[in-house]
Amino acid sequence: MSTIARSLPKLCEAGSAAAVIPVDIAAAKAIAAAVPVATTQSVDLLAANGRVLADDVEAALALPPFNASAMDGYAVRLDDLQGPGPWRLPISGRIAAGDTPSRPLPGAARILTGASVPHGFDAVIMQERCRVDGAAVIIDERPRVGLNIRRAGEDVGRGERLVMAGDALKPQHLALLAGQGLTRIDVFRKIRVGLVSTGSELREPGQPLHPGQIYNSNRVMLRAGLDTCRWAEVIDFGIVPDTRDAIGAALADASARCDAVITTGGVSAGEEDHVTWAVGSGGGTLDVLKVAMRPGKPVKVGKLGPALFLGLPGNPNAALVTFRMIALPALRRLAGLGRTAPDWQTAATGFHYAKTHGRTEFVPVRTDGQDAAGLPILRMLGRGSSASLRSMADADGIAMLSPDMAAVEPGVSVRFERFDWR
Ligand SMILES: Nc1nc2c(c(=O)[nH]1)N[C@H]1C(S)=C(S)[C@@H](COP(=O)(O)OP(=O)(O)OC[C@H]3O[C@@H](n4cnc5c(N)ncnc54)[C@H](O)[C@@H]3O)O[C@H]1N2
Ligand code: MOO
Repeated sequence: MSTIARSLPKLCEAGSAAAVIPVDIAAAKAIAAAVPVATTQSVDLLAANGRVLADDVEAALALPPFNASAMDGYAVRLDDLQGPGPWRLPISGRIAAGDTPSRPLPGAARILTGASVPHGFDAVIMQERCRVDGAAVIIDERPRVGLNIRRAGEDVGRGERLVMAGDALKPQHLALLAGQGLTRIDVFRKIRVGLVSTGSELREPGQPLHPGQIYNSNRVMLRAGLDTCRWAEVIDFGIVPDTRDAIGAALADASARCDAVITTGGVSAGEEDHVTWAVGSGGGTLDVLKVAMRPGKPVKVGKLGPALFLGLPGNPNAALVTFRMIALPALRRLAGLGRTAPDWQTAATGFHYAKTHGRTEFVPVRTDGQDAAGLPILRMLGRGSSASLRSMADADGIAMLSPDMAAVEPGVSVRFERFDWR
């Protein structure tokens, strides 16, 4: 681990002495620097949507809780269907969902979907497969035992594990937990993520733009992205100008109030790039200084007090790629999620691209049809400029071109991550 000390400002500014590390190692170091939150809270079932489950949940209730009819039809006993058919059985009652008959029902019973099948009946014949004649039902075909009956416990057995600690709860998990009658769920508290947009050239949308200035696009991109992560809340420190004092003060404030601090800009080699210096002067440490990736080479990862520090490059495409490949996995771990890695799919290149051997390159892509093996074919957008807002806005996701690749030809299998922000 390299400690960035106040006494080494030259090293911090240029970062020139830092080793360049592969992107998977950089992501692993970021994940390792993230200490998962331990505090839990009990929330309403609906409020648990997207939150990280704190403890395994086991089924206290078998599902279905009783033998239930899967069809509208007639419940029968196979013992009543002796000898050759057809068979004629008197209809002795009617059972709708929620009913529990108070008397024995000999012969057949009219039964509706979801109704409890009384003890003794061993099949339900759907109404399209039999005929009603007055107060009797005529059955032509002998059913098998259990036909159209959902057995008690066939979906969920008592004591089965339903969801695991570290799962991000999806709507269908909530349905499963609702099926258990649960109203409150223990989840990890939300992590607080501080966002700092460094850059004296930046203005917020709505403000007048003077020559040499640009609008802050990283802030809204990262905020909107993090807003979809229901396990995180953002504390926005706005735009901070490129001075050591301003950045130092913003980082001190952010690290005192947040579990993770994300900066954009100010991490490369120029004399206005003060973020690395400010981390060191605030007593922080950096584990990752340069990564063999494009875009995103100057990304920084470390600790700032107890907070995880993630210094992303200012170029929007570089900020997006480093956020998804390095920052998001670390934030997921911080939030207590079991799954931290990007959700990779395999796809086939549908483009030519001259890439630099020895580094990982990430390019914005759109899917366009399938190859003969059924893999999605990727079209590359733009020329891979790290400053491009347009190409990533048009993209379905990011393709990873591995370090061993040089000239990329169509038809090569690559990893592809769709933009999905949780
Ligand atoms: N001499 C060197 N120069 C640069 C190097 C290098 O190694 N040596 N690396 C280049 C690479 S790669 C990148 S990426 C950038 C990263 O620069 P910084 O993170 O220090 O970012 P800035 O210089 O502050 O800004 C870069 C670029 O992005 C624009 N920007 C910044 N913040 C925002 C924002 N919130 N929204 C929209 N756009 C933003 C900024 O205006 C600059 O155009 O450094 C290269 N240089
Ligand atoms: O890391 Mo930079 O984005 O390659 O230009």
